[in-house]
Amino acid sequence: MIKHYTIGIDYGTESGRAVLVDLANGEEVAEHVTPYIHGVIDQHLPAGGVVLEREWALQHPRDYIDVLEQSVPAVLKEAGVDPSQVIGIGIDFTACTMLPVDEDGEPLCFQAGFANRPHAWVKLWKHHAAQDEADEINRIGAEREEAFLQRYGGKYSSEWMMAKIWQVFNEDRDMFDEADAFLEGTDWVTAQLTGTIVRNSCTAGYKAMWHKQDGYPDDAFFEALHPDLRRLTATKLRGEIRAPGEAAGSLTKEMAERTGLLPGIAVAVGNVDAHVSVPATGVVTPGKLVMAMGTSICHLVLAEEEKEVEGMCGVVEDGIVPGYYGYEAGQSAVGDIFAWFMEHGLTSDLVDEAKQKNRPIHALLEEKAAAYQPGETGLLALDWWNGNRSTLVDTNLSGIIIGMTLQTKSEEIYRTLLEATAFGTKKIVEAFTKAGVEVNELVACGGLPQKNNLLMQIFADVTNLEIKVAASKQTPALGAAMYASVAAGEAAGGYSTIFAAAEKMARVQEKSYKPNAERAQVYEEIYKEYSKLHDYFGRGENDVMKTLRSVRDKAKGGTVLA
Ligand SMILES: Nc1ncnc2c1ncn2[C@@H]1O[C@H](COP(=O)(O)OP(=O)(O)O)[C@@H](O)[C@H]1O
Ligand SMILES: O=C(CO)[C@H](O)[C@H](O)COP(=O)(O)O
Repeated sequence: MIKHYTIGIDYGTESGRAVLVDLANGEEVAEHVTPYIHGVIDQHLPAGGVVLEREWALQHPRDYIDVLEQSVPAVLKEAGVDPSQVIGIGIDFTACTMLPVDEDGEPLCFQAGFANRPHAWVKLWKHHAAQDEADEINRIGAEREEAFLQRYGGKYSSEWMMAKIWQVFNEDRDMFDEADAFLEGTDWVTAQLTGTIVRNSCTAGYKAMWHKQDGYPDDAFFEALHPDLRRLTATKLRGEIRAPGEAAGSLTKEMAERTGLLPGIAVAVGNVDAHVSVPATGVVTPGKLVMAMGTSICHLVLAEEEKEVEGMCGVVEDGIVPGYYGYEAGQSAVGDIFAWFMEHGLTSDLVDEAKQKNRPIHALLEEKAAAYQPGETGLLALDWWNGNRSTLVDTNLSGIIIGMTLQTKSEEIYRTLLEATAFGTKKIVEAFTKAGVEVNELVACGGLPQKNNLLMQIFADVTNLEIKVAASKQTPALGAAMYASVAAGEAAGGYSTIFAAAEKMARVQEKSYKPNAERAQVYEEIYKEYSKLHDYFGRGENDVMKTLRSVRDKAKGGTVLA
């Protein structure tokens, strides 16, 4: 019998990763990573010269094309399969990662005249410079009692589409006017494969205020933001919206030549890294919270009903798998906090010891931090190094460590940061369960579960929940490949539904992390203190974090918060 395969590509923050997957059993036959040459652009624009302000995070669309041209031929070659056996391709992306394009769908930053205009570039999900716009959206939305606000947990984030578009409008009106459309990165890359722009309901719903029954908010809402924004959704956000699992089109002849695939194969509708991971861990029913753990964490859970959950990122009908309401919440920095610590928090003796022992510093720190019992460091941190995405939805909050003494060691701080991220997740689990969205089990995927056992055990102890771990090392890419198999359909050798694909292609590891009752009890005590700090600094009782930020910006001559 002829074997059939699909290719899934996961567009992450630093790189794009392709996997070629056997549809019979989900085996990842080959994988290839293409790092983005330009990485995250947060200092100055690629052509040099223009220096970016704080909180900016851009990307170069050329890097996305490199992934197609390098990783697709590489997986085909490594697997040694005939291209005729590959029946579909699908991608997932970080989100909201968005860009302005011209009438031909070309990114504005590709035009020589606009290369020095920051607003012509791709704004990455963690671009946090649109907080003023988000605050205004929330104020006006609340005043007008807009229905979308409740679907975003009461607050729309500065990371999402409308805040980012409004920032372009406010700060570079020319670029706003030049833009024929604003697209999610996932839709732009998918359009490169098919030659036509099709939007996806996942990013439209979770990031751009779109609702399956009601569509976008009325023109009157956008008019209330600014009269010239009145027709925004009918103009720069126009376009057909299709659900995950549908085909966006088929592969063009040109892209077939550039990738080594056959023209005409199915191209799945674009998707989001975290959301596409859910069926790839085998989760297609309510009650299991999937954590996509990497630079950040996205938390996703399915439910039969639409509920209001404090500070969630969004709830979208059919947003994750058809037939369920998909809920998303998140922490804006997790692995990134540990990366910060590696860069700025290490003592020279630790660096020397790692060198001497020829061990990665993370591994050495993990070993040292694992020697402590919960509470033994005497430290507690708030995990807001990149603001708070859920449940407070405020990118102007910042991190804090309490309990430092002259005896505090690097590894104690490291352990405290791991614990803080687990407390952040516990807050999110609590918000879901309080609102009546059931969470009985955690399922982890992404890079972190493969990198740090201590982190995973701390998450289990802090949440007091068992954590299963996805078997795939490239869960989002596997999910994208699964959706590609559904877009290709049963007749072509794929699957008729994502449920059928999940049954055959997804699995979790045998090993799971079980909570330890004693440790969980100590963490319960510390969590009470975390919650006090969380409310004190996060709910307006003490706005010191915002005051300091304002003073800092004034001192640097940047934007001052109102
Ligand atoms: N041993 C480790 N322990 C904890 N965090 C780690 C370790 N090694 C790398 N990291 C963090 O993992 C993150 C990358 O996660 P990964 O899932 O691979 O990427 P992405 O989020 O871009 O998909 C980085 O933020 C990095 O700091
Ligand atoms: O918000 C998102 C999904 O809704 C982002 O895609 C996500 O936070 C980026 O994650 P990472 O870099 O950790 O893969």
